[in-house]
Amino acid sequence: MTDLTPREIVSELDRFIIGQKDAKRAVAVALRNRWRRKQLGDDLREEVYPKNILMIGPTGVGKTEISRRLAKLARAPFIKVEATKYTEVGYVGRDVEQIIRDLVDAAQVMVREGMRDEVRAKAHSAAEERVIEALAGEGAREQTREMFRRKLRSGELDDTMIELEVADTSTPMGGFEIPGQPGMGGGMMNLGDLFGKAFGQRRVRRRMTVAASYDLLIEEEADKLLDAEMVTKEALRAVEQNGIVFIDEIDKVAARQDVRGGDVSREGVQRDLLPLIEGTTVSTKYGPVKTDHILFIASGAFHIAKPSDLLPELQGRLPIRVNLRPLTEADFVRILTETDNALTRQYSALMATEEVQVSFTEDGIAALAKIAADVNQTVENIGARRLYTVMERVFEELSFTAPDRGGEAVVVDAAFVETNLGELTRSADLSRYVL
Ligand SMILES: Nc1ncnc2c1ncn2[C@@H]1O[C@H](COP(=O)(O)OP(=O)(O)OP(=O)(O)O)[C@@H](O)[C@H]1O
Repeated sequence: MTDLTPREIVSELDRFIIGQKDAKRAVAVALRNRWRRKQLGDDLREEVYPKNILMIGPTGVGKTEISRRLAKLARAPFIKVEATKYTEVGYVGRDVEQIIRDLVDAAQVMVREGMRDEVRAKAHSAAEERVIEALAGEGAREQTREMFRRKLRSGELDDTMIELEVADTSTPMGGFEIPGQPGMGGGMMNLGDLFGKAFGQRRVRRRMTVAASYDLLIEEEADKLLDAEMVTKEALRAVEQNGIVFIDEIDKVAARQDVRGGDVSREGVQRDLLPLIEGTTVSTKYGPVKTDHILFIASGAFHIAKPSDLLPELQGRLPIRVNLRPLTEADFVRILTETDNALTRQYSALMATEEVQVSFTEDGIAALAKIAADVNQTVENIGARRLYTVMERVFEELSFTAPDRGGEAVVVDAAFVETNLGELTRSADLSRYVL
């Protein structure tokens, strides 16, 4: 949960998303409302429901990005689903409740990652205390302990041998890697640990250096703190209180009744989604989840269908409407240069790993933005996504040859862009396939 003000939230979003002020403000207020709700007394708090949002705008203009960044900022569990998925052939009451189950899974990963960092610091100090006890002896005076603590932190005692009682991890099966868990005892977890836990841990005394004891102890201490049950409980709480569900292409299931060939299953999808948004209890393998306070952000282009074509109940549940505007050539220039994760920054950093120094001139950026905007106009408007294909193409040659060009400096100016892209952009047929 974040206590950032709406203004601060918008300014954080500004680091990654250009323009779209209204949408940023709407999500910032939605997030702040959660914080406000938490300040309320118990009885009133239960009465306050989130004001869900309907984002209206063409593809690739930042709808998902704003929502995803918001979730990250709030450390909120987040999931994106396509409403149309539920109209596909084979949809026989496809379980929209699965959305909530998937959200719980996402929350588990998020919570565990967060806890691991927290736990690491705590585990470190718990490990330190155990080493000090081994050095100073049980029941040593605080002064003595403090002296050892100082020496320990300065590394003076690294080679000192100590004897510690640790979990017996000797097992014929050895250890196995847990991917994505570096830094916790070198990413190794011993099967003995698992079985030891289940069957009552055997303890053994072992001699080792202070330096070597650390990894072992931190692993033991972290294990104690990272309790699976606690992770699950926290994940369920995070989903209920902070979860964000992003439903894309809601306009595609909003066909009007009188439209010929309008698919009946579309209204079905809206009917299925309704209880989730209105608040229901979904059972998951970890326990029941109440959806009442989950924030729903629905989005769509609404080129043909209009928000008023949605079921009235659904319209009522998506009271905040924001329009996102199509991106212009000027926006592309800013997207290429101003955001923290700007593609120009990414490509420069990638090439730097090959010792090739890439820089962009103003006219180079202008040329890239113009090409993206032109192709969007002539072929199909896919918004900022066009920048990805344009950049990939302009760098194709350099990406391939970079390992042989270490030490070179490459300037991406208008001429460079013309050399690598000029031909393509002059033919709508070609750019349809390549850009
Ligand atoms: N206004 C913007 N500023 C910076 N980057 C943007 C902006 N709009 C889109 N992008 C980038 O373009 C890509 C696609 O954007 P996004 O996923 O938000 O599209 P969308 O509007 O949700 O479209 P769709 O409804 O088709 O999913 C993302 O990588 C995003 O970073």
